[in-house]
Amino acid sequence: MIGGGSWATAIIKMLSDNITEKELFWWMRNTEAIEHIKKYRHNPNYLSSVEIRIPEANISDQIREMIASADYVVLNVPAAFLKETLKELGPKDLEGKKIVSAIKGIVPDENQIIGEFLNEKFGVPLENILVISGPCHAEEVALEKLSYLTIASVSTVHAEEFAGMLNTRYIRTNVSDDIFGTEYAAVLKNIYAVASGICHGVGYGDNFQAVLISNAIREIDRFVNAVHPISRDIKESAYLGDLLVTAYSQFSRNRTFGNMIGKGYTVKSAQLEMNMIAEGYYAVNCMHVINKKYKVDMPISRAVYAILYEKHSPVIEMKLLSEQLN
Ligand SMILES: NC(=O)C1=CN([C@@H]2O[C@H](COP(=O)(O)OP(=O)(O)OC[C@H]3O[C@@H](n4cnc5c(N)ncnc54)[C@H](OP(=O)(O)O)[C@@H]3O)[C@@H](O)[C@H]2O)C=CC1
Ligand SMILES: O=C(CO)COP(=O)(O)O
Repeated sequence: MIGGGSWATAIIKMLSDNITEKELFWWMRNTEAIEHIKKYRHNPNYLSSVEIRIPEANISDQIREMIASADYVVLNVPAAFLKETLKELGPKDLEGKKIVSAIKGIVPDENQIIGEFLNEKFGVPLENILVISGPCHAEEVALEKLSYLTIASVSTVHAEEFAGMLNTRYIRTNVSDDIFGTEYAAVLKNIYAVASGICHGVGYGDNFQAVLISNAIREIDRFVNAVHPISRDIKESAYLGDLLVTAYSQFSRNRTFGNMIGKGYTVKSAQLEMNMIAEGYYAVNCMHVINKKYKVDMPISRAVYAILYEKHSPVIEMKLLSEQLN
């Protein structure tokens, strides 16, 4: 597991509670947190109620050492920090390994989803790339609330093998071969959750929220079909389900961030107050660039971009947006 945040801690819990035999190795950058986990068996900063049952020697800030004997490498840092995290690694380090992206974001500057980035920059073959998606907040995993995940890969064998390592009393899994669609949908729903938070912050109610989200799923559908036109049901939980949970849940980082923006916080002060990362903030900038190629009609994404990057007023931008929705 590469990453020490909430989602990494939640997936470590699933993998530990699952009964398939396996050995876990965990890399994180924060050496104080590593010492704390070794001593007290809990991550001090994220999901601190979760008990960690990994041998001390298998938790380290030495990334090459941690991945050396792994068959599956789960990337689980916010996309904005992925390049920095992998900086000392090259294609040889990942050769022959299955790389699982638990990240719901786009690599800044490269403007690539994680699968494309791994394939292009590290030469990881598509059949060795997996994506964890679906509506699932780390906080609910810690509480063992029933949750469903979708494991996507062009290799059904790999997807099923990895899914088999996550299933527990509270986790159900299904597999998909739509790696591009699930990744893009997971990125986009973060932008719409930011929009949902902004609307709430400026004073719109549940009625408007429902219209916003019905338009958001159509935006996702249009975009993923433009990028990767295959037959898919956008109402499945990896697409619509993830949009709904992120747009409505009290646990959503993206919605919380948007809500603060709607209430008048600056981007900096909202980020400082959160201590967690809202991927939608970075993603909307990358999507703005990516969509110059595809030219998909995305009024909600455009409005969020205007508010966050062009400093437009949330009140005025949402008013203008409301006139385009139906
Ligand atoms: N949380 C959730 O419920 C879910 C999250 N995801 C996805 O998982 C991925 C990881 O997010 P999540 O676990 O939620 O993150 P959190 O918001 O819980 O934690 C933030 C993480 O980012 C790291 N970080 C912060 N600043 C920097 C920096 N400047 N350089 C390097 N690392 C930094 C933190 O490391 P440190 O502690 O050392 O500061 C920490 O690991 C994201 O793509 C997210 O969309 C997907 C599904 C569910
Ligand atoms: O992807 C998620 C839930 O499926 C997490 O969303 P947030 O980052 O907004 O909390």
